[in-house]
Amino acid sequence: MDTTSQLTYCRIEPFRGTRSFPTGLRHYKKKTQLRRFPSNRSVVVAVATEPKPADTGPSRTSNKPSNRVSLKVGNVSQEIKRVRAQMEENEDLAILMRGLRGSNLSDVQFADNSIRLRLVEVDESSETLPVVYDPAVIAAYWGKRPRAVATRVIQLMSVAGGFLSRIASDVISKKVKENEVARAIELRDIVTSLGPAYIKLGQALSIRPDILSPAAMNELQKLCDKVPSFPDDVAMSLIEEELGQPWQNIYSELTSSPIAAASLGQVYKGRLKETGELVAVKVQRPYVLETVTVDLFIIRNLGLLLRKFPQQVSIDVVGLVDEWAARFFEELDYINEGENGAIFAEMMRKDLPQVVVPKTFRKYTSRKVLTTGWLDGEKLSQSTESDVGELVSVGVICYLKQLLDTGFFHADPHPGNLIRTPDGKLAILDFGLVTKLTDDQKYGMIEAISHLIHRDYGAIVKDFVKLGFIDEGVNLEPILPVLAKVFDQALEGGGAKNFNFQELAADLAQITFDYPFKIPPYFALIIRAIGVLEGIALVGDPDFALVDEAYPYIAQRLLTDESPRLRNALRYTIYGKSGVFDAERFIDVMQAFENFITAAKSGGGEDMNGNMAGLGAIQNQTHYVLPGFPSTASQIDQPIKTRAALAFLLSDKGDFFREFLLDEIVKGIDAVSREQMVQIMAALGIRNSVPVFSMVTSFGPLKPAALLPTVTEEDRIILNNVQRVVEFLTTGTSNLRTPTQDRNIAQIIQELLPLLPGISVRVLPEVLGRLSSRVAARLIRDTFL
Ligand SMILES: Nc1ncnc2c1ncn2[C@@H]1O[C@H](COP(=O)(O)OP(=O)(O)OP(=O)(O)O)[C@@H](O)[C@H]1O
Repeated sequence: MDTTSQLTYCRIEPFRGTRSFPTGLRHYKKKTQLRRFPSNRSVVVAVATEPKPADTGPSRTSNKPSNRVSLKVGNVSQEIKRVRAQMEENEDLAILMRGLRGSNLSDVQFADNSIRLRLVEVDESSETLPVVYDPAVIAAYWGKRPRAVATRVIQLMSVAGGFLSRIASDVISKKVKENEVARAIELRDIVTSLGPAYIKLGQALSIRPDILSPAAMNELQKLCDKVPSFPDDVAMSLIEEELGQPWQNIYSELTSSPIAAASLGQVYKGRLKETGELVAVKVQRPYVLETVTVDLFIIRNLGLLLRKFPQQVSIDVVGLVDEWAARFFEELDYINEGENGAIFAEMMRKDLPQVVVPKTFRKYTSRKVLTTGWLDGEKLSQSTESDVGELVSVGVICYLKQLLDTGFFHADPHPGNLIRTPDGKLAILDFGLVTKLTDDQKYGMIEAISHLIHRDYGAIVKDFVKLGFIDEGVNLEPILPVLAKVFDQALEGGGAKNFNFQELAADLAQITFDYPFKIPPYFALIIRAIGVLEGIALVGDPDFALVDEAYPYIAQRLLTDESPRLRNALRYTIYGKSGVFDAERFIDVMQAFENFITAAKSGGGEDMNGNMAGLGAIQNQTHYVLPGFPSTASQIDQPIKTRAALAFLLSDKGDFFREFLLDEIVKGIDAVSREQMVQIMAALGIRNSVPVFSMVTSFGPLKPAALLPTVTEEDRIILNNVQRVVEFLTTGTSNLRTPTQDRNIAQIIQELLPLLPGISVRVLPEVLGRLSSRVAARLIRDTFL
């Protein structure tokens, strides 16, 4: 039989021993691959052929001796020449041969020094695998290939069998927790040996505090994603196949070997022929999709089986697999990754110019090849430059912005993806995984923070339902006291803005084991992102408190977002459940906002007490540009000496917040006028004297003892509030808990009004109106009723 004429497709597959080639793996067209298993003795080079005629029945691996060629490793080139001579017209075989000639051949140290080549046939009736995760299609695909599945199951069992039996014995002896770390270390080794897909799965598990303990997570986070590279020839062929022309037509230079090999792809450094720009060219490992779907199929079926034992196994494996796989499929699409990077760059460009993202060259990007601008730099975690702390702050703001503002979240924030560029910027790489947060999630988180500030745990539990931590319909009563305890602990020692996020996250994760409470995947990513940044920062600064960085940004969000939900959250932050103005909160928010502006400055913050022109200059220097913030002196009513907090109140953006203060000032002036009236009357010795209120005599007989408007406790609180806020705004006094007693309130307010032209214009008529009506009303009530 002349097999040569039948050859159309080819591929190289690892093979254990000398068993037959898995049937399911011979349907990949126009692909080549050379991989190895650690314990392999040989590989099979499988060359797919045209489909067999229909009457020959379902295709089977052809084991006919005539279809096999043995190659001696020591004599490969000669053997290849011979096979090539036989099949020189076959383009795919040429690709195969390039793969064979690559460096991998010497990597494959087979004890018997032999490679077997076998010709197999293509079953054209088989469906192709989906490009978007679809468990049903995958099940249908692999359901038709039971032998391939069985082969993989046997392999998985042989690698993982011991591990699973130890887990089972842990479950039986109730030592799951005790042995968790040891098992995690084992799992890490197994996962590494099983290849890229499992490494990714392990990475995904490593950020799930609701599934693993912190110690186990820690072990899995050490998962090395540096897997061996695949042959450069295969990569070059893939570039050609994906981009439709030889790489030499696109890149004037390309490194001969990859500069980085990661779990899913390997990266070459090159130069674009068209523009001369330096680029990074990421080429995907061949057959990742094919390899991983068989595993997904197996694990998912196992999960379906486990669902039948809910008492014994509480983890929803199917749910986890589906959630992870959907994202994994996204990550395999480099077009998507390139687009994500471009969107992210655009979002940061406006507000955070210190964050840089490699430019995507769409023209030279496909599902499996990604061309982006080359970024020089060193890992932020390894940098010894003095600005690392500052860049961590930029990173914190950047991630908070994603979380609470853009909702477009870089979901792979491991240390390798955060780079310090030589010009002191923070570069973020790898946008294969992006989580999109809904407005409900973004606003829900800010609302939860404002509830947290007031320790309103009843509201927080409801927030958790909205945020997906607790399912709708769950009885909240048993969870409430547990959450209250966790938050009380977290808030100990200095209030909401000092709580330790990581500890809180760990405590929340603990609750998941005992209550119907879960950590939603997006929140697991947030914990991970924050953990990475905190880890980097703590190396340089052991006193680093992440929340100190976060609170100013949150204050800024609260103050500047005009959506009704955030407006309500801001109102709640200042007034709480009781509806009483809380001067301390007001000052806290303003102070945090001022810290935000200061921290956002790329230089020092010395000019914060400077004039408005200085403030404009500050805005120009900052790496965070506040939308709507006055940026030049001319945009502000008058050039006055002021502070950032006050400047914000004067800006358009400060309108809403200004109203809170205005309200309090009105009440304050009202109280002052009455206090002054009391003082004046006391000084005149005319207390209880009729002439003072002669204008109301016509209302009837007087009750002299009740004539004077009393300064109530509430008035005193209002006066104190106004005094403290005004002090803060005008002097920046930080010792806010001890308001100055020796200053005359009226004097302070008089000083304040010219500083707030917007307020004075608006407030005076209102104040006057309210004063007269209130005083009159009280007089009438107290005197005549
Ligand atoms: N634009 C670039 N400029 C410079 N180096 C780059 C660039 N893109 C990627 N690299 C290098 O290649 C490495 C791997 O890239 P990347 O993280 O995108 O790959 P990956 O396959 O998605 O990896 P992971 O396993 O982390 O998901 C990076 O850590 C970095 O060292």
